[in-house]
Amino acid sequence: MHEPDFGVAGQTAIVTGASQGIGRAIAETLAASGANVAICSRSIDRVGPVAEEINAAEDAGEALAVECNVREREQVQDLVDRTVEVFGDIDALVNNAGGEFVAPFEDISENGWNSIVDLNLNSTVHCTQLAGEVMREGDGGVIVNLSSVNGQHPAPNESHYGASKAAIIRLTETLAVEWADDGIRVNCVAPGLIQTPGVAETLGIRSEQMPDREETDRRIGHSEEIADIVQFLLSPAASFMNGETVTAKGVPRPDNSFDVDLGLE
Ligand SMILES: CCC/C=C/C(=O)SCCNC(=O)CCNC(=O)[C@H](O)C(C)(C)COP(=O)([O-])OP(=O)([O-])OC[C@H]1O[C@@H](n2cnc3c(N)ncnc32)[C@H](O)[C@@H]1OP(=O)([O-])[O-]
Ligand SMILES: NC(=O)C1=CN([C@@H]2O[C@H](COP(=O)(O)OP(=O)(O)OC[C@H]3O[C@@H](n4cnc5c(N)ncnc54)[C@H](OP(=O)(O)O)[C@@H]3O)[C@@H](O)[C@H]2O)C=CC1
Repeated sequence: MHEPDFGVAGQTAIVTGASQGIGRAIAETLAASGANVAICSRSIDRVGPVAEEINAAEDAGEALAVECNVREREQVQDLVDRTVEVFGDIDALVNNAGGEFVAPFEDISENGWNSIVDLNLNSTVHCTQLAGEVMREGDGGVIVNLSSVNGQHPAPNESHYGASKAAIIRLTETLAVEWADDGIRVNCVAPGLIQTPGVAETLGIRSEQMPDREETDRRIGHSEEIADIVQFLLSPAASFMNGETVTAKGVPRPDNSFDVDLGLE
């Protein structure tokens, strides 16, 4: 009888932007399943405690926290080098760090546009090229990129974010073809709205407003629901998936409203 293998035990995974939100949930989920995780954020004071929590857990993989602004290529090189130094190899990369501000297209300055493209798209390029070099010289690996439903469908006031997240989908598809012979799978996750500290900050959604995960539809999602999909894509169970984008958005209302009051006009 065939038993599916959703495991990641023994893998070494880099997860960017793991001090909070989706990235933190991904790091905790992978570590709880026995993976070693190298996690980063712009502040060791924010990402360090996440690693401490993982390292204090029994039967979990180990965590290495690194202060790294993924917009800075030399800092990404340091993240990659330290990961190899501590864990010996890199099997998986999760390009999670990202963000946005909400503004009409005509009000976005050149610097504002560049900051979002840099944070979402160029940082993914830095991490993928530098960690990918280790994977390609070794036994291959698996890469998961975080796009967004806003990279698949238009959302007003998110032109910079949507363009950068759409580009991530095409980058995923292209690398899946280019690096297939190197034994590297590259896939993407496109979440709908997920309650995270970042979303609370930008949209004002508080965690106490959140419906339970058990409620099936017409709600905002939880970070763990994205982490579960990332683990699947990293696992042997997804061995025949390459270049795909998995959308996770529950069942939206026809008018795109949610079961919580977002406090938006
Ligand atoms: C369905 C999915 C929805 C959710 C998706 C998510 O991703 S949730 C994740 C949620 N989490 C997050 O989004 C994370 C929170 N945000 C951040 O990480 C950062 O603030 C940043 C990446 C937005 C900018 O980083 P930085 O270090 O480059 O910042 P900087 O201060 O140097 O500004 C650079 C330029 O941007 C301009 N500008 C900035 N804000 C606004 C604005 N509101 N309006 C107009 N413009 C704005 C600013 O004026 C400047 O241009 P200027 O004046 O020189 O021409
Ligand atoms: N939440 C949502 O509704 C959705 C989110 N997404 C995507 O999922 C990803 C995570 O989002 P979410 O968890 O909501 O975001 P949060 O803002 O809650 O968390 C972002 C994380 O990224 C880190 N980070 C931000 N900038 C950098 C940087 N330059 N270098 C390194 N780390 C950085 C932050 O750490 P620190 O501040 O300590 O540096 C933090 O750990 C993003 O790519 C986002 O676009 C996609 C669709 C929907």
